[in-house]
Amino acid sequence: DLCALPELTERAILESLRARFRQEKIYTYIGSILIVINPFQFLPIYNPKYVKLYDNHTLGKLEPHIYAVADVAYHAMLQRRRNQCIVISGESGSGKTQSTNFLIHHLTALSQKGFASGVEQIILGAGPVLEAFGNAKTAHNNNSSRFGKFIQVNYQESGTVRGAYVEKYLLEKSRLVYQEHNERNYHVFYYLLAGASEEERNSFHLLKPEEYHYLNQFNDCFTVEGEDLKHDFERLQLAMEMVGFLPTTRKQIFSLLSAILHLGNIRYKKKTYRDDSIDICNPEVLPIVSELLEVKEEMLLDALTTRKTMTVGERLIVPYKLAEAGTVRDSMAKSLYSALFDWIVFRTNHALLNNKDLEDDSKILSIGVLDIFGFEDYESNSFEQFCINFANERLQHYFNQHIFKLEQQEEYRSEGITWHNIDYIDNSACINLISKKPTALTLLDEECNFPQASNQTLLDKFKRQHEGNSYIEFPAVMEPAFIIRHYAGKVKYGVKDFREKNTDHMRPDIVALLKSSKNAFICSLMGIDPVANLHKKKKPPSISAQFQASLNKLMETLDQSEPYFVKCIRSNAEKLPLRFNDSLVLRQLRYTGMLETVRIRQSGYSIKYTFQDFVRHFHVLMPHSTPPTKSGIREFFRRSHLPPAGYQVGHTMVFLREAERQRLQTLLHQEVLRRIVTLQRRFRAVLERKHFVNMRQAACIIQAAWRSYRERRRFRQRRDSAVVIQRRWRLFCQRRCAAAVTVQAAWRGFRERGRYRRVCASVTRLQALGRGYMARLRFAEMKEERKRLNTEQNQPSEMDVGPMEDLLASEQAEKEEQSRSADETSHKNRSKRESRRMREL
Ligand SMILES: Nc1ncnc2c1ncn2[C@@H]1O[C@H](COP(=O)(O)OP(=O)(O)OP(=O)(O)O)[C@@H](O)[C@H]1O
Repeated sequence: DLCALPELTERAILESLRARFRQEKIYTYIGSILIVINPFQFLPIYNPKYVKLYDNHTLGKLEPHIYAVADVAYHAMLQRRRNQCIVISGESGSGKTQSTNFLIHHLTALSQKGFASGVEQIILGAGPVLEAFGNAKTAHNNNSSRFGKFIQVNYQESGTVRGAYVEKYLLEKSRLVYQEHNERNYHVFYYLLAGASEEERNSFHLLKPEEYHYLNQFNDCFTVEGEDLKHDFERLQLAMEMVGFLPTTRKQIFSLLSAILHLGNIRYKKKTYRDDSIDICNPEVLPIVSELLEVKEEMLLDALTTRKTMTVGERLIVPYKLAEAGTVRDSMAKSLYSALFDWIVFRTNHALLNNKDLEDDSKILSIGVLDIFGFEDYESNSFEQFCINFANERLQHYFNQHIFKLEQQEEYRSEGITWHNIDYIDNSACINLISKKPTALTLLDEECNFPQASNQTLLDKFKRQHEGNSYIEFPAVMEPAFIIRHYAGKVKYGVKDFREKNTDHMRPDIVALLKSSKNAFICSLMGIDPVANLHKKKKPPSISAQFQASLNKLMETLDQSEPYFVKCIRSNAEKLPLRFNDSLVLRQLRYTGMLETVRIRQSGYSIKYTFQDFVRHFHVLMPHSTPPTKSGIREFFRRSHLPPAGYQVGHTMVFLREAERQRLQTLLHQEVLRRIVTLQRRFRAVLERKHFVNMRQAACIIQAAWRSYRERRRFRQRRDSAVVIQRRWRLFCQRRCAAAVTVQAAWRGFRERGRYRRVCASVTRLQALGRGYMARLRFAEMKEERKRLNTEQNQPSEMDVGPMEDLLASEQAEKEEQSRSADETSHKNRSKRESRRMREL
């Protein structure tokens, strides 16, 4: 922080900046103001690691960085619920656009926190699209923004990006038709011509850059060192896709660009030597342009060669003079290009609006980033430089108002604060010269309305009106120019074309021609151009008036926001990497009033609070119920050991220096953190206790469940084994029973069999006895019979009786044998049956 320098001189500031630059430290603070010295070499300090590093820190805690500014603005917006703006200023090539890109990147990254909603993508895509169409190589900067822009990133109260809005200021139209030596037209033409496919080349009738009048006027600058146009064209297409340009739209845009280039190739000649009427030298270009614009060729020819005017009830067609026709052609090309640029901004804004949340009416907060063209002083300066430098004057005034705050000194007195005035360059007089009636711009508008006016009459008017004004001078030699003493130095403006450029609107017959196009895209372009839309009879406001109006609107927006300033400084004129040119840097430090800025930041009280606000803001650091009174606040300061020079307590307000505010802010931050930690600790303890109780309860439940399960299992096991034992016992008993029965059965069987056998034997003996007796009886009978027969028939011999007795005996033995075997068989069967029955039992 340069405010901490022990010795405060221009040299000390320069040396400190140089020493830091040598260490590749390109960022330096003056309080909350950030100085950036363009290194012309990319340093590895913009990667995601740095995005994370600079998240939520107070300014000055870490090494100065552009991310820190974005971060502080973001958190201030969320904390204080107020819109913020970051004003980037510096001369051409000092690094404003680059810083804007870094800021926008960081602002979207802060919001995302891992959830890219899509609108961030559109915001990031919008940058390269606008750069391709609005940036060009100049002698001072290979990527110079030829328009100013104010990008407002809108956030929800939660801090997520909700949408964005881009306001553009004054595109340098003249560049389209003419560029100085070593300068180029807008990037997009070169991208298209290098990157288009063969098919696109044919359908857009593309030629080489050298073959277009609008690109080849010096024939010396078609490419830039280190540039890859084909790759740039691919990048552009990708960015256009991100912003939502469909392939058909992209085609229409490229076709229009080709039409503009071909239009520039149209050349005129006088029809005859005496006649004033004109003809087109190369009529073969007309069908190409008419095909690309989809307008009738005859209408195009008419619009390029004749003027239609209305006199009292009569429509006159007057041919253009040779010199006029070239201007008409260029004017048509410029109008088409600026309408295209307006349309692109319009469509980008439409995409950025993020329509899906429109109905939700929650509060919207915003951070605006202003990247406006830097102060310009070229060899020949014209209307564009006049407007650009005027815008820079107003921005410097805004800076002065915030940093030096004239009224603040009055406030110091009324509040009884001890104060020594610090001088600074007040540029209000210069602004008044240019914008307050009846001054430069109004005179210019007057002269534009006056048909007989010329550059000389305009200059004469300036001289008459501002005789004696120290902010305007006129060259000693009779030169059609005037010199303005700007805050950044004197700039000489040539008045040539001032009037024409100030009324450079789209001509009505060109509007009519383009509106007749069969291409809806070309017709819609006419709808975007505010001037083309105006009723023809009503005179459109001049370019300077429009520019003033948009600047006033910008200032209003800035006035309603809390500003942060980023001061870009060019390190060397040659765009060499890490080269520090003392005199160039010193010149910029001088005209931007850096020394005074450091001084006032060091000695002035840039921060003020009412007693109520102060107590409300810092109540966390104060004892409970500290009253919002002088004595209460003094007591607080006494106890917080702040250096007495860093603050003063007035009658109704507290005044602080930036360093002391930061110190208090750091203390506040630490205290809040401490309290957060205490709260977190308590809360975590409660949570942990709750968690513990839950765990303990859960453990008891689990234990109970486990034990009951275990006991049930044990019981079931015991019960099961008892059942098994019982079953076995029963089986054993059954088996024992069965064995007893078997034994019994066997015994009984045995016994019965014995008994039976004995009975059988007795019966058999009885039978044998019976049968023997019977047989003997029968034998005796038979013997008797035979005897009788023999007696009757002559004596029967003894020999015959013998065989009869044998026969009877053998018969008897056989019968006995048979009965015994029958007995045995039946006995066997019976015993078998018995034993089977026993087994069954
Ligand atoms: N922080 C940076 N780191 C590295 N290079 C840078 C940085 N800032 C700027 N540059 C380089 O300087 C060049 C010019 O920067 P830039 O276009 O941002 O300037 P500018 O102030 O916007 O100029 P103009 O007013 O003409 O648009 C860039 O193209 C880039 O090469």
